[in-house]
Amino acid sequence: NDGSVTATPVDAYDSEYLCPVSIDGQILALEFDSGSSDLWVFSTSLPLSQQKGHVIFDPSKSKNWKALSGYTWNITYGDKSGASGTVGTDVVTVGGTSVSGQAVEIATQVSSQFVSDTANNGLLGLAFSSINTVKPQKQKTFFDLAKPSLSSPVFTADLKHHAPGTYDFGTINSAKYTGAITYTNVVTSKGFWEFTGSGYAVGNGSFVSSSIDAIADTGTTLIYLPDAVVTAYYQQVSGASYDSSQGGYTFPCSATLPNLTLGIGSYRAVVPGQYINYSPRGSKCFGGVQSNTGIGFSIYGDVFLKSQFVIFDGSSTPRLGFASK
Ligand SMILES: O=C(CNCCc1c[nH]c2ccccc12)Nc1scc(-c2ccccc2)c1C(=O)NCc1ccccc1
Repeated sequence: NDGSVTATPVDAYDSEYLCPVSIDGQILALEFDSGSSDLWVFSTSLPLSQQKGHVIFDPSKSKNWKALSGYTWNITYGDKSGASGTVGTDVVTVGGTSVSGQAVEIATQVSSQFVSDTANNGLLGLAFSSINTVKPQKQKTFFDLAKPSLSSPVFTADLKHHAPGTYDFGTINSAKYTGAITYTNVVTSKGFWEFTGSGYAVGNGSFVSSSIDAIADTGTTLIYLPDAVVTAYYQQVSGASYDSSQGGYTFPCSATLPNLTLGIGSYRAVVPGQYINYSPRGSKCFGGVQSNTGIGFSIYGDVFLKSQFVIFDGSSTPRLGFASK
């Protein structure tokens, strides 16, 4: 039972995309996150102050809810945000794809970033189940549980700039991309959709071949790259500078931003310069390309992913596919 669901940008900056998910009939807007593997939701077990403004899942109203007694979860993301709580299973439906026995992680505590982000009622993890945080037994992701019932073991992301896009489960819709799909092998040892980029070019400059260890991460907004790439990029932006008070590169909002080409094998993925003007911050604008220092690898987040049609191929040898659109 293949499925398709709309992914709607939560704000004018495409800082995250939310999708309607049904948990036994209760519909919550969740962020689909290929950079983590927990499906967690705002719940009636949260303090009322943390529930405020959110759509709340109430397990007591679900006929198919089965509590997993003694099971807990606790996740912290790189930006120090996070959440924790208890676990049960329920029927989870995304578009036409329905899964029973899905571990639904009930939040009993969420960090302030999530409390204030009132459009976001939780995350649906789409990385590998090896990094699920449930104890004493890690749980499977929605994609892992859905796979056997899909026409093919894939999901695709067609995120868009300042417009709703789609996630599809089970099929690769050839109407959504142009040209050939370039596949690249994935390393799953860290639990991410991790691959090696082949280099970069700034604007119309020449392509620089270099291996870039990166993950395809729908749950991270921006692109985080090695300093060599980031400095080469902003050298082409007049008035750009690293602003430690803003925690990254900023530039005059009137600046014309060059495209950024990122190589994947012989494929050249072009991120339009305008996608790299992320948002106004102070009197300047904050860049959609930032340094990966402190992360340990590069992150190809939404700013990159929305320029491409992306196939997450969960077959026995997982791989990522990229195509223009
Ligand atoms: O965690 C995810 C995907 N889920 C994000 C869910 C989420 C985390 N705050 C959210 C806030 C709203 C909605 C979703 C989320 N990806 C990865 S892999 C490595 C790092 C990392 C490791 C060390 C240092 C930095 C990143 C991250 C990371 O923290 N990204 C988020 C971020 C990255 C940079 C800046 C801010 C956030």
